[in-house]
Amino acid sequence: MVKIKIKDMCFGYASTPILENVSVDIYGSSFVSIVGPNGAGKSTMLKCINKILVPDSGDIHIDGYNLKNMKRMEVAKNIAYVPQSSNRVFPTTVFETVLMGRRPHIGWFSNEKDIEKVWQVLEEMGIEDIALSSFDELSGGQQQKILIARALAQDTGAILLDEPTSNLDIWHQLDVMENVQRLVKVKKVTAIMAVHDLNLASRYSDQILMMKDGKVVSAGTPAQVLTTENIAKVYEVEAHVHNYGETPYVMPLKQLGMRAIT
Ligand SMILES: Nc1ncnc2c1ncn2[C@@H]1O[C@H](COP(=O)(O)OP(=O)(O)OP(=O)(O)O)[C@@H](O)[C@H]1O
Repeated sequence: MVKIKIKDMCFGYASTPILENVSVDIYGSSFVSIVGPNGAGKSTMLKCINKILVPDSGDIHIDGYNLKNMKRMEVAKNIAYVPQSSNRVFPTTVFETVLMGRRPHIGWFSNEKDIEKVWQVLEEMGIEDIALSSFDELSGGQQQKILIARALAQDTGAILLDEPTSNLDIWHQLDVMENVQRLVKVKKVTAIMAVHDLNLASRYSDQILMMKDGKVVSAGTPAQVLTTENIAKVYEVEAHVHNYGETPYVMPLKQLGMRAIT
């Protein structure tokens, strides 16, 4: 479990400002979803929390330590990162790919404990049968699962996931969400996930951050954030929101205006 405190964070690519004065507190083991339109800054925010990108101003504290004073390897011992799926090529077996997750702890040399950890993660995710398959020959859904397993092998208190359900069928979407939820509930890990599907975010998250144009527009429980007003303001879409207890179900109805392609 890792506490993440972001205060007045700003970030821009070259001279273009992207994130503007983002302040967020994430305490304890919780499942946090970041939602928002294309280009809102979700991936950029995850990359700043993981020190892949360095904010121009503001502070990020991880368990009280300022990220500015932490080396990348130290960050990797606390926070694992599952990047947005791409056509990445790993000319390795599934086992070797997951073993890469141990690198922040072991450098290049693995020992018996690392091998055990990898088998444990493969078993927990039900993918031990494909341990010796070549990563490149797996389907997109299977590859996504292996990338999550690689992050789990890192054995960190927090995990960041960038749209891990995109390109997955509904069975695999639920599988990813259930695995992350188990991690949060059983292993007390803090999970932060960028996700487009508002209903997956609603059902599984403890907290949702809704972003637009590099700012957090709304933060709170799914019922607090997923309102017709917020959806209209942020997505320019009229939606019907039906509340099943504390879990809103969002049905998008129609676009409210023209939007530039972002
Ligand atoms: N490497 C880069 N160089 C310059 N601009 C970038 C770079 N990466 C992202 N951007 C810009 O930063 C803004 C935020 O992008 P980001 O990928 O963080 O958004 P996002 O909310 O994750 O979007 P999506 O939902 O489409 O993945 C966009 O305007 C994007 O064009």
